[in-house]
Amino acid sequence: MQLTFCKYQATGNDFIMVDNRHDFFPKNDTKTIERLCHRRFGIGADGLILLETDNSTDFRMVYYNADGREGSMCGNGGRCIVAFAKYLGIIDTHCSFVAFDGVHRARISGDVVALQMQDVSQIHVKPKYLFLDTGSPHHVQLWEDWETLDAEKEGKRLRYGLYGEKGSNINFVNPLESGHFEVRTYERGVESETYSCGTGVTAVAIAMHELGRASGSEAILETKGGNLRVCFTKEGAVYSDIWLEGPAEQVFKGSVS
Ligand SMILES: N[C@@H](CCC[C@H](N)C(=O)O)C(=O)O
Repeated sequence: MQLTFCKYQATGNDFIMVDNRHDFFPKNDTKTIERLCHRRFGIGADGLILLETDNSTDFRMVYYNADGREGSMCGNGGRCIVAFAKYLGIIDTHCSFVAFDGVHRARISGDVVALQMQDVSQIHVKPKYLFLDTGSPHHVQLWEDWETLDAEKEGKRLRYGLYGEKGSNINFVNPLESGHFEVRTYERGVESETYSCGTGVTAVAIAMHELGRASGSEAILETKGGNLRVCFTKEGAVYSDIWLEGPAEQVFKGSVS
């Protein structure tokens, strides 16, 4: 059986996209998903995303990390699946879909996708870092010596040393000016630094606002793969109306026999 795949990237975070509306994909086959994501023996990607039918929204998103195991919410992947849904003719310019952490709204204009993220109300502020969940768990830490940062080494150390087997994504932040930051992310389940992480930059934007480094209601996050914009409303202790915006593009369409 031939399976048709598309490959999308969103600021360098790349995903294999599968139209699984007929439910043919081997969802429980961890080894197959891991191999498809392998950058030498497979197509290569940070994750694999299934687009499936849903009774109450335009579609369902099922996300798998590169390790082949089902993951939590993927912000950049969420932006890519909206572009994929548009390509398949399922949606036009606006949509809603259900994912690991609930229903998301999104809009697409050209290759720019804006994705509404879930509200955030629990932010753990520690002496050297913050921890919050934006659909996936994120450690956010300001890093002084930016030029010598080994994000892979430091990220792995914290991911396993502080968060154990369950893990967390690890984000390092270099403030450029108020509301403008450089971000590097070590991603759980990819077990490597990725070019960007959507739930990660969302966590950074909120964490920096909590620290008073982003005075307005939006932030620009510079990642290895490009710039992302996060805007939000804060009322009391709750961050709501959170939107993650940036490019998402199809880079390949093919089949694997
Ligand atoms: N790159 C994703 C994050 C995907 C989930 C993460 N790897 C995890 O397991 O928590 C994003 O753009 O949010």
